[in-house]
Amino acid sequence: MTHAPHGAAPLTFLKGHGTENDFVIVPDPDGLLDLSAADVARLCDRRAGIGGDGLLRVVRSAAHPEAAALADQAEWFMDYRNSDGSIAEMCGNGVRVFARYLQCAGLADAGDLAIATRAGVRGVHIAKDADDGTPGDITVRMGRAVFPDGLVTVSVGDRTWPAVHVSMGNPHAVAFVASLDDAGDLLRAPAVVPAEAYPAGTNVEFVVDRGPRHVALRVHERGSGETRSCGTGACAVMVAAARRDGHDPVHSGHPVTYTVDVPGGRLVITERADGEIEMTGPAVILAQGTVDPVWLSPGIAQHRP
Ligand SMILES: N[C@@H](CCC[C@H](N)C(=O)O)C(=O)O
Repeated sequence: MTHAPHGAAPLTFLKGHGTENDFVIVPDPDGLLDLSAADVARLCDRRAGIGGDGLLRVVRSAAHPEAAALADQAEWFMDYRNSDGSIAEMCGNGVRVFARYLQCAGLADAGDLAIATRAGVRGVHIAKDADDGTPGDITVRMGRAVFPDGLVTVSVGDRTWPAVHVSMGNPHAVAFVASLDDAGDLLRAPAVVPAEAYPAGTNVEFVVDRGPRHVALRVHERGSGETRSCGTGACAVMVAAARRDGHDPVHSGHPVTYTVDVPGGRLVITERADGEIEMTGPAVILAQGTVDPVWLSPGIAQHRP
């Protein structure tokens, strides 16, 4: 039964994941919701809430102050939040799940579309469903990787590894290790030195080789803890592995493709000769429902129509 104080409407949500990086999806086309960090953390709580590694608010770009300038390039803006309520610039798995939501809601068709994010506009391609109805994979043009200057190290317990500093719009520290078990339980964020390299914190990836142009990772995400996948992290790992292996498509003129296994599945990532990184993987919407407004902060209810 739904209680509705002050006539507040229940909050509609959906649940989805991409390689088991899972999200609470909140459609808010006209940008009417005031979602505080505490609201997001409550919705993402796995025991007292819906549960998710993050939250995707679906807002028309024209209705969001951070995206209004992009409205002529992308109708929809992905307002991404980590599960602790913090804001991040970009979420690679989130973009695929966001696109799948638009498709399921009849707001986009299979084929090409553009989605605005805090890291800029991302081109997306939704492949057609297979004959047996399996949803087609989704490819996202993730932009170019940036390698900020300076050496960084990552430590877990008394072990320390050199790491590659990569920006995919959001920050990453990529450490090549002998075994994914070396990362320990990842309950706490690994120590990264120097801290000044990442003034807003960082995501940390631990990587092992599986074969030629095939790696596997575990990740500790800033603001979410260990997750079963991280799309931007997989791209950061791919470019770090490619450089280590002597591949630089911008210089050679030859694209290179890596398979990146994550605990929740597999992503295929290509760095093109123009430096653009393309990530392909699955995206699933699995449930929808409403949240009792009694449980929401007054801030959400107040801003609803
Ligand atoms: N899971 C995401 C990354 C989400 C943001 C990250 N935690 C950050 O704070 O930068 C992905 O798939 O890229």
